[in-house]
Amino acid sequence: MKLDKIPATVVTGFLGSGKTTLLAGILRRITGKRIAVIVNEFGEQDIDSSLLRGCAIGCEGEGAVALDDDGGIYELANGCICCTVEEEFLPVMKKLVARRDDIDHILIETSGLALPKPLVQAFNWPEVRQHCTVDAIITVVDGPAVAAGRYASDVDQVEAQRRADDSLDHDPSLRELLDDQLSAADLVLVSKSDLLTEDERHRVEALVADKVPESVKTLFIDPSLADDPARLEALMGIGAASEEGIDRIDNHHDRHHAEGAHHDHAHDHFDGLVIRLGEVDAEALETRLADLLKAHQIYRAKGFAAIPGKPMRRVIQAVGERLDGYFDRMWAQDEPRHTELVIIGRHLDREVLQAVLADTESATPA
Ligand SMILES: Nc1nc2c(ncn2[C@@H]2O[C@H](COP(=O)(O)OP(=O)(O)OP(=O)(O)O)[C@@H](O)[C@H]2O)c(=O)[nH]1
Repeated sequence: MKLDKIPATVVTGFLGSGKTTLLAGILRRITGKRIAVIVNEFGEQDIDSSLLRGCAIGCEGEGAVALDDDGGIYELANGCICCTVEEEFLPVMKKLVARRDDIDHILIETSGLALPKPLVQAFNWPEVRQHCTVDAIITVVDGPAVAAGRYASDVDQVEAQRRADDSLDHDPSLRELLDDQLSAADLVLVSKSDLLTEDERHRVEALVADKVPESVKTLFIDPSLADDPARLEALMGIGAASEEGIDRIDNHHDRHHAEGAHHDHAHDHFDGLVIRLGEVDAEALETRLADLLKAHQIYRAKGFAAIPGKPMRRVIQAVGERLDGYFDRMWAQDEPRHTELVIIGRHLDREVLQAVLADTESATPA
């Protein structure tokens, strides 16, 4: 019988900042720990848990010990976790509490558009508090996006940028969301530092320092973290008991309500849709998608493609206008070979996106 509380690490941060990459590194490299994972996606289709499932149960010789056949991964894909705590998160936590003797650690990835506070508050509910504690809230910040002006706090600068371009980054509800995610942090990880110049790195450091107290450490990370078990392990033993300091976390949404103003969550301003296709020409798909990223207000696209004659599935990842593709695993024998892309952005026209991407389907039906 376990006497200590199970530590839970909450990983938050904006769309595409690198949360799943961090979780995948932990699941691959931390040996011997039985880790339960809760993944929350904005859209109806959960791509992240599919990527993570491969890490939890597909690694040979090392990696976290799978809790059960599906790797102990729980998907919460019915909207941002901040609005579904009671219906979605709590029942999963109750299940995990019932299995507490089999679990060493819980990892929770919030959707990129979720406010972290309601989730952390749930750790103060008696049935959770008795057995679990929040080891740390880790806020992942996209270094290049911050360097490009996402956290601009100077009002004139923001207004000038808004006039100059109508990009998503200058949406006030989005800035509030980013501030709320940072105010929750026990640790800030600035991701993609491999893509930052020295000068950008200093700028990002100063901007983050402006938003978090001195006691909150900021670390710059890059893809090498995923291969460094010692550093990954250190992220899982912070001991912050964040639920006890819940009042320090900002939640602009609550504040606006208290002031009697109507105010939506940032995720109310975003559309999420899923495009499903058969087998596609990889090059054509990536070229068309790159064009769509430029022409539409798409913030994030991710998913898998089935390529004729290729035994492996191709992962497609896009953040802003940056697009990556790589093969991650073999298609299972009984698995339908199909292509599935989640697209998140604003004012998205499903018919247009579907038509453009459907044009890349290969002539032979999948
Ligand atoms: N160059 C570089 N790319 C990175 C790094 N971390 C993540 N990425 C890439 O950024 C993209 C998004 O990473 P994810 O880990 O899926 O981001 P996320 O925060 O889980 O995304 P959402 O769940 O959609 O909000 C992927 O293409 C990653 O390979 C990094 O340190 N350096």
